[in-house]
Amino acid sequence: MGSEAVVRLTGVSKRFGRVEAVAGIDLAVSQGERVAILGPNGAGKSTAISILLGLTRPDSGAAALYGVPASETVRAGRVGAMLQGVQLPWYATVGELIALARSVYPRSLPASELLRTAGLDRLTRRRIEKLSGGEAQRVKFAFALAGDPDLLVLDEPTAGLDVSARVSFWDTVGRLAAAGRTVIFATHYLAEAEDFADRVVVIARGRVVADGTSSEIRRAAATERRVSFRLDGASAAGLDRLPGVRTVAVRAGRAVLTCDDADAAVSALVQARGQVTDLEVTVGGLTEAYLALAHPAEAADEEREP
Ligand SMILES: Nc1ncnc2c1ncn2[C@@H]1O[C@H](COP(=O)(O)OP(=O)(O)OP(=O)(O)O)[C@@H](O)[C@H]1O
Repeated sequence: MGSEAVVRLTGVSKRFGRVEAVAGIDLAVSQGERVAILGPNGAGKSTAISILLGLTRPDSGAAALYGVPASETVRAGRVGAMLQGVQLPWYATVGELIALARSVYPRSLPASELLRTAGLDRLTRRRIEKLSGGEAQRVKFAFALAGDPDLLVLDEPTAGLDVSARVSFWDTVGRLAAAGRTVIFATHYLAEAEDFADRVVVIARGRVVADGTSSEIRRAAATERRVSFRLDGASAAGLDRLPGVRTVAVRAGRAVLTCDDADAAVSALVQARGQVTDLEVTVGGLTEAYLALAHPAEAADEEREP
C-alpha cells in the first residue's frame, strides 16, 4: 500500500486533573499493519485509543484516520471498535443486538456471516444476562465487525477469556487481517503481542517508550538503562555522541541518558567530564514497562516518577 498512514496521532496529550494520562504520543499506522499496544496498568493505552477514535478530545495534538479527523471516519462506518467498560443491555437477546448493530451502518455484514464469524450462531435467542463472560465478549466483537470495517481497534479484547477462547479469537482476527484490514489492539499479554502483531508499541506513563517488532523490543528491554547526573550548570551538548547512549534529555538540572550499554556510557562519561556528580543508574522506562507486564506484582513495588 502507499505510504499514507491509516492512523495518525500527532503529539497528542491528555490530562485528567493531576494525572497526565497521555503525554505527547506520535503514532502512524499503515493499512494492513497489525499493531499491539502494550503497557502496564494506567499507562495510557485506553486514553490513547479513545483519542484515536475521536471519542476523547486531546488537550493538544490531533488524531486522524484515513487522512480526516477521526470522528468523521468513525461516522462513515469504516472503523470497528471493542472498548473496555461497555455494558450490553441485559434484557436483549443476542439476535436483537446483532440486528441493532447492523442497522447503524450504511454497509453491514449479512447477519448470518456476522454471527458465524463472532461464533454466536447458536446463541441468537439467548438473553445477554444469561451469557458467560466469554460469550458476552463475542457479542462486543460482533458489534465491532458489524459494519465490515477497514480498521479494527480492540482494547484488551481477550480480557477474561480462557485459553481456547483466546486462540479462536485470534484465529478469527487473523483471518480478518489477512483480508487486508488494519488491526490495532491493546493488551497486557506479551504472548498475544508476539504471536499476533507485526509491530509492538510499548506505552509507559503516557509515552511511547518503544516501537518495533517484538524481538527488537525484547532485546532492547533486556539491556536498556537510564543514567542520570547533576549538570551543575554545564552543558549537555555532545552527550548523545558517547558510546552506548541512545537518547539525552535534561530534567530539573539533571542530564538523563537512555543507554543500550550503561557500562560503556558511564566509562566514557567519566573520561570526558573528569568528574560526574550524583550519578544514578536505573532500569529504563521500557524495561520497567516490560517488568510490569511480565511480573505485575514486582513492578508495582517500584518507585514511580512524579
Ligand atoms: N476519565 C478519567 N478521569 C480521570 N482519570 C482518568 C480517566 N481516564 C483515565 N484516567 C487516568 O489516566 C491514566 C491512564 O489511564 P488509561 O485507562 O488510559 O490506562 P491503560 O493503559 O488503558 O490502563 P489499563 O491497562 O489499566 O486499562 C490512569 O492513571 C487513569 O486513572
